[in-house]
Amino acid sequence: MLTITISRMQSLITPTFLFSPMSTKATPLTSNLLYLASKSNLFSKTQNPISSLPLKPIMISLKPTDFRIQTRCVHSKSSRSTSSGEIHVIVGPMFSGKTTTLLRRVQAEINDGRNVAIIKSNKDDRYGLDSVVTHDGIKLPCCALPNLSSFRQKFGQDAYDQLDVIGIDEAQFFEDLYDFCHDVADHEGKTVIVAGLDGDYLRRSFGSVLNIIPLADSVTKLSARCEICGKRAFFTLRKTEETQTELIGGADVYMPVCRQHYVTGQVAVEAARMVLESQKFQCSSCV
Ligand SMILES: Nc1ncnc2c1ncn2[C@@H]1O[C@H](COP(=O)(O)OP(=O)(O)O)[C@@H](O)[C@H]1O
Ligand SMILES: Cc1cn([C@H]2C[C@H](O)[C@@H](COP(=O)(O)O)O2)c(=O)[nH]c1=O
Ligand SMILES: [Zn+2]
Repeated sequence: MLTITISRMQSLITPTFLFSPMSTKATPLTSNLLYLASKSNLFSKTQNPISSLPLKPIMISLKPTDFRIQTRCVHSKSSRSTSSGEIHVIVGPMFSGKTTTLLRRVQAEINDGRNVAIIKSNKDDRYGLDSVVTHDGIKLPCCALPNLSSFRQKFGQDAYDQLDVIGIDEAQFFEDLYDFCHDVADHEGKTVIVAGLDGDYLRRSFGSVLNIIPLADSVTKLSARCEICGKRAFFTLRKTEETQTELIGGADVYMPVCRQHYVTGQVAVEAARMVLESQKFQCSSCV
């Protein structure tokens, strides 16, 4: 059962069952990692909280290979640009563990001695702009940018040339995602690990995330837990009346839901939205 709350800019739906309470505790992995994790291995495998995180179920793995690339013995720009790059895509609804999976994979690359940088969209400023942070507070430093084409200059050409792996979070917000992944993997021999929403709150394709699937070595679709019934959740329900595609928010605005509760939830939200709309046209003395 869904409870409808009619209140502008407020959550329209209150879940009757919260599957997974959010921890408010931030767990920084390191204090001195700035964009580039060097081969000196800043993270100890034993100290890393990412490696002990529970894995979310993987629904689709088109190419179920280990994403880790073979160790390359040379790291010069020329060898990198002639070696084969890779693209790995992680999608799913909100709260499904996309960022957690991205950070875990990035950590594995660092442990293998590769140079890694993480980029996120500067549109998502929920946790500040200097870190990628999961819903349960795990974080790694990142570079927050308006677009991916500005990354090379912002990062510095020399440092960029040393990069083996680029992680991208909130990929749905990058309009130049396709061109960037294409260039970096095909022509620069780097590995790109992309995490983002495949669908928006109306289950429409979101940004360019689905466009890069034909370019990808692997695609992993994660599921969350439906906040209403606890079953696997593949969709993100927006609980508020806003209708723009891009609306930054967390559990205050969105909830992961199964198919059944997406459909009933949408009906409830739409009904609440219509009540709010009709109230807009009422004379203030009649209300
Ligand atoms: N409704 C929820 N509200 C807040 N946190 C949640 C909720 N459901 C799950 N979580 C937590 O969020 C974690 C996943 O966070 P994250 O990796 O940031 O997901 P994503 O990037 O897919 O949004 C889960 O492991 C769980 O601990
Ligand atoms: C469904 C949906 C989401 N967003 C926003 C909300 C958040 O800021 C991010 C997704 O973050 P997460 O790491 O996947 O939890 O995207 C949006 O703008 N529009 C939508 O329809
Ligand atoms: Zn459900």
